[in-house]
Amino acid sequence: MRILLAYDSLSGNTKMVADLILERLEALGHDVTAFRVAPDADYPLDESFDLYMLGAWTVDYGRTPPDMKDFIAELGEKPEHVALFGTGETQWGIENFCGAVDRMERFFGTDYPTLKIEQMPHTNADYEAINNFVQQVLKKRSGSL
Ligand SMILES: Cc1cc2nc3c(=O)[nH]c(=O)nc-3n(C[C@H](O)[C@H](O)[C@H](O)COP(=O)(O)O)c2cc1C
Repeated sequence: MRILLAYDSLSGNTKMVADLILERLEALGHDVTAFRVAPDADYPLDESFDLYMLGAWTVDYGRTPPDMKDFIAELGEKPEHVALFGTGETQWGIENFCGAVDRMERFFGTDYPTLKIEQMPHTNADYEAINNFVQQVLKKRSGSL
């Protein structure tokens, strides 16, 4: 499957999750285009992908960071198959924890599984959650082929 994996990461936590997702997807033989979003980047969006996996940290009480918002605007039409993940901190309020994931989920109107990790992935539960997320997302995408 051709998969686009794009993520926004300020201090590296979300990048760590994205790297683990990438490792898993490639181990399963998928063709993944992965990158960190950035201002003024020239994104490889000429062709469409079978699946879009987008990840972001959360800023300003539950909001999506600006570079990810810009990237989403560059996608143009909303893709049909979008799975979202992110990192955040519960100290910003449980209702705001990984709010970007919730906001992007509402924006895309997707019912793919989501993944939320507190800060950087480091526990067995985190690694398990990441593997389960990848498995569940791929299963759902395969079911709709
Ligand atoms: C200014 C600022 C605002 C933040 N607001 C939230 C928030 O509302 N909700 C949340 O879950 N995390 C919030 N965080 C925490 C980050 O989202 C969290 O540390 C995340 O793991 C950072 O990811 P990164 O290392 O990929 O940049 C905030 C962090 C900063 C610096």
